[in-house]
Amino acid sequence: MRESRSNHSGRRSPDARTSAAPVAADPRMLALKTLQELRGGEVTLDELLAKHGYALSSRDRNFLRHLLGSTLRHLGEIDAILAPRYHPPQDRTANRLTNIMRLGVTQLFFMDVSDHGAVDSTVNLARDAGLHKYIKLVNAVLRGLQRDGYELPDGVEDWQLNVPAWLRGVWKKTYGADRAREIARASLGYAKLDISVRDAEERAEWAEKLGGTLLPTGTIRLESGQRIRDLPGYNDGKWWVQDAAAALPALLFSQYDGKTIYDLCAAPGGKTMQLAARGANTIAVDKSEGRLRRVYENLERVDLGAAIVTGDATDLADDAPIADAVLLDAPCSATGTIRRHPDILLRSSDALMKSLLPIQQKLLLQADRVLAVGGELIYCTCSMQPDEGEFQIKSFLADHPNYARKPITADELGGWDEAITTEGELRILPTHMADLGGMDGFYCARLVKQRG
Ligand SMILES: C[S@@+](CC[C@H](N)C(=O)[O-])C[C@H]1O[C@@H](n2cnc3c(N)ncnc32)[C@H](O)[C@@H]1O
Repeated sequence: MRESRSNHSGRRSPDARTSAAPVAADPRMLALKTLQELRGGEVTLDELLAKHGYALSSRDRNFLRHLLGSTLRHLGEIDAILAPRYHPPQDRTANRLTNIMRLGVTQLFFMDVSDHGAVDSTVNLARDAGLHKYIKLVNAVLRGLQRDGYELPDGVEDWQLNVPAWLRGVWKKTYGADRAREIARASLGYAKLDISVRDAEERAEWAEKLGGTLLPTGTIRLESGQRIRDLPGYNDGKWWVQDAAAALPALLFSQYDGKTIYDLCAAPGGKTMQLAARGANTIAVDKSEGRLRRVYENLERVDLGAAIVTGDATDLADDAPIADAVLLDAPCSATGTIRRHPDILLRSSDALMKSLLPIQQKLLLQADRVLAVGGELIYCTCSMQPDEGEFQIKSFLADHPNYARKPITADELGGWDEAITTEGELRILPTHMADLGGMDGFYCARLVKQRG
C-alpha cells in the first residue's frame, strides 16, 4: 500500500500525455481498430477512444464516438441484418471483415450518412485494411442491403437482439417481463450530462448559469454532447461530471465535518470529491494507479484534499486507521451504465459478473474491519444485477448480526421516492426519472455497525 496526500498546493498530476498520435487518422479505420481491441474485454471503449481519438479533429472524434456507440447499441440487430447475406470466411480475417461489415450496416441504417457514402467508405475501409480479396463481397452485401432494406426475424424485437441473453434473463427474473423490456430499451438509449456542484448552496445558481435542470436530488442535468471544458465553472473547479444516481450514495452519511470516511474503490474520485466537499477527512483507496491519477487531477481542479492510498482494498494494511464511516463503491459488472458505456453489452458476461462476487464480499469484510462501532457503511454498485447488490447485503447481514440497515428516506433525496425499496435500499433503474432523461441503474444500501 502506498499513501500520499492530495491537496490544493498546485501539485501536478503525473498524467502527462505521453502516448504517440495514432498512425491512422481515418475515423472509420480507428473505429475498426477499436472494435477489434474491444473483443478482448479487458480494455474499455472510453480508454480506446482516448487512445485512438487523440489525434483526430473534434468533428472526426465525434463521428468516431457516434459510429462506435451506434454499432454497439445495435450490434445484435446488425448481425441479424447481415446473417442472410454474409457468412464470415474461415480464415484469420474473419473478425476484421465482420467488423467492417458491421460498421457499414451501422452507417447505412443507424446513422445520418448517405447510402452512397456508407457503401463507398466501407469498401475503402476493406481496401485500406488490406482485405483486397473481399472488396467485391463488401460491395455486394452492402449494395444489396441498400437496395432491399431488411426485416428482422419474425416476432423478434430490436432490443431482444441488442441486449445479450444473460442480461435479459436476469432482468426478466428480477424485474418481470414488462419492466425488463423497458429497462432494456432505456439502457440502449443515451444519457444526459449530469453535474455535481462542489458547494451545495450554489446548486441553483450553477443550474441557471449552465442552463440546466436542477433535479430533486441536487444534480444539475444538461443536454449531452457539450464540450465539458468549455462550460462556465469547469476551469474554476466549481463542479464535476457525475451521474445523478452515482451522486446519491455519498450524500447519505449522517455526519461529515471532521469525520474520517473511507472511500473504498475511489477512482476516478466523484464520491471522494463529494465527501471532501462536505468536510470529511477522506481516505480514498483504489488499486489502480492509473485511475488514481484522475483522483489527484480532479481534487486539484476543485481545490479539495484527501488522503490517497494506492492498494488492494480486499487486503487493507494491518494498521489502517479505524474510520467513522465507510463508503464502498464495489467493482461490478456496471450493467446500470450501458447508456454511457455501450461496450458493456459486448464486454460483460455472466461469468465476469460472477467472478466479481467474491471480491465484493472481501471488500465488505474489509469495510467492516476498519469501521468503528456506531459507524455507517454505505455499499453501492452501478449494477442492475441483484447478485451484486441486494443479495450481497442480505448475505452480509446474515453473517453480521451486529449490523442493521438504516433505511434511506425520500427526505434525504429531495422528496424523490421512486427508487426506495421496502427494505429502505435504493434500487435505481434506467427507467426512473424518465421525464427528466432517466438515470443510470444503481444499487445502494446503508448499514449501521451497532456492536463490535
Ligand atoms: C465503480 S469504480 C469506482 C468509482 C468511484 N467510486 C467514483 O465514484 O468515481 C470501481 C473502482 O474499483 C477499483 N477497484 C477494483 N478492485 C479493487 C480492489 N480490490 N481494491 C481497490 N480498488 C479496486 C477500480 O480500480 C475502480 O477504480
